[in-house]
Amino acid sequence: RKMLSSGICTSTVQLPGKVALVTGANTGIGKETAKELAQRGARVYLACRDVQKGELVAREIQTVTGNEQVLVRKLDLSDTKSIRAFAEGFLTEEKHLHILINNAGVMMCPYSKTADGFEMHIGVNHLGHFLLTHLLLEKLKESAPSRIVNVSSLAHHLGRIHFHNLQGEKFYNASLAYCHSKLANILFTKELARRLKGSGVTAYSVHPGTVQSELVRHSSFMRCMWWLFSFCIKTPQQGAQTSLYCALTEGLEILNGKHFSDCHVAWVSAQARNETIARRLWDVSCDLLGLPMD
Ligand SMILES: NC(=O)C1=CN([C@@H]2O[C@H](COP(=O)(O)OP(=O)(O)OC[C@H]3O[C@@H](n4cnc5c(N)ncnc54)[C@H](OP(=O)(O)O)[C@@H]3O)[C@@H](O)[C@H]2O)C=CC1
Ligand SMILES: CC1=C(/C=C/C(C)=C/C=C/C(C)=C/C=O)C(C)(C)CCC1
Repeated sequence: RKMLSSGICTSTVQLPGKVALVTGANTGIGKETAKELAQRGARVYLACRDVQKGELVAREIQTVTGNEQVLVRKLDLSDTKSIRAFAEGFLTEEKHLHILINNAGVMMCPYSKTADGFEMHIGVNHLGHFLLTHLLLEKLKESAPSRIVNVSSLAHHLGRIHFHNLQGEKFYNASLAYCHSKLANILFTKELARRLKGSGVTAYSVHPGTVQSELVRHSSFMRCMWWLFSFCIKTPQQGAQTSLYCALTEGLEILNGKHFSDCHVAWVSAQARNETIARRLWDVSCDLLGLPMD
C-alpha cells in the first residue's frame, strides 16, 4: 500500500468564509474530499443524486469535524434538467463559490443513456460536469481566486475521442467508454484553463490513484480485484489527497490546466495534449448541451 499510496496534501491552508462544492460526495473519494474541506472550515455543499445518502454523510461530517456548514443538495448529472435546477438553486442561495470539485463518476456501466440521450459515461462524467461548470462559472469568477478540480484517471491513456461515435451507438465497450470519458475530463480541463487565463479561476485534472470505493460496482471482475488487492490499494482518504492538493496548495496557479497524480504534475497521453481535439470537444459539447459557442 505504501508503494501505491504516495502523495499527501501537506497544505495547512484553512478555509473559513470559503465555499466549496463537491459532486458525488456521499461516498468514496468525494466524501473524504468534502470531509477535509469541512475540517478546514469551508461551507461545503455535497451535490448528490441520492439526497438521503447525502444527508447521512453530512451528519457524519458535521459530527467528526464540528462544522455545521455541510449542506446537501440534489444533483443528478445524468439529467440536464436536474443540473440546471441545482445550479439555479445554488446561484440563488450562495454569494460565492471558491472551490468546485467535479468528482462524481460512473465506470463500466452496461450500455445505457442519460435522460437527454447521451451515453452514460460521456454523459455523466464529461457532459454533466461540463454543463455544471458552465452554469457556475460566473460565480467562480466573482469569487476569484477560485479553483476547479476535475477528477479524471490514469485510464485516460486508453481513451480516444471518436467524434463520429461519441454516444457509443456504432460500437460500445463499457471499459473503453469509461476511458474515453476520463480523457474528455483532461481535454475539458486544458481548454477551460486556456479560456480562463487572467480571470483568477484556475483548473486542474487529477488521477486519484487506484482507490477502494464503489466505482467498481458494475463489474464483478473489478470488484473481485479490488477485494483481493484491498490491502495495497489506496483508501478513499488517500485517494482524496491529489484533489485536495489541487484545491488548496498555494501558488499552484502557474500550473493552471495541468494534470496531477500523487500530488505531482503527471504525464498525459498524446490525445490529452492535443489542442485541436480539446477545442473541437469543447464546441461539440456546447452544441450537444445547447450552450453558446463563444
Ligand atoms: N476508485 C478509483 O480507483 C478511481 C477513481 N477515479 C475517479 O474518482 C472519482 C470518484 O470515484 P470513486 O469515489 O472511486 O467512486 P464511487 O463510486 O465510490 O463514487 C462515485 C460518486 O459519484 C456519484 N454519481 C454517480 N453517478 C452520478 C450521477 N448521475 N449524478 C450525481 N452523482 C453521481 C455516486 O453517487 P451514488 O452513490 O448515488 O451512486 C458517488 O457519490 C470518479 O470520477 C472516478 O472516475 C479515477 C481513477 C481511479
Ligand atoms: C494489476 C494490479 C492491480 C490492478 C490495477 C487496476 C486494474 C487499476 C485500475 C484502475 C482504474 C480502473 C482506475 C479508474 O479510473 C492492483 C489492484 C493495483 C494490484 C496490483 C496489480
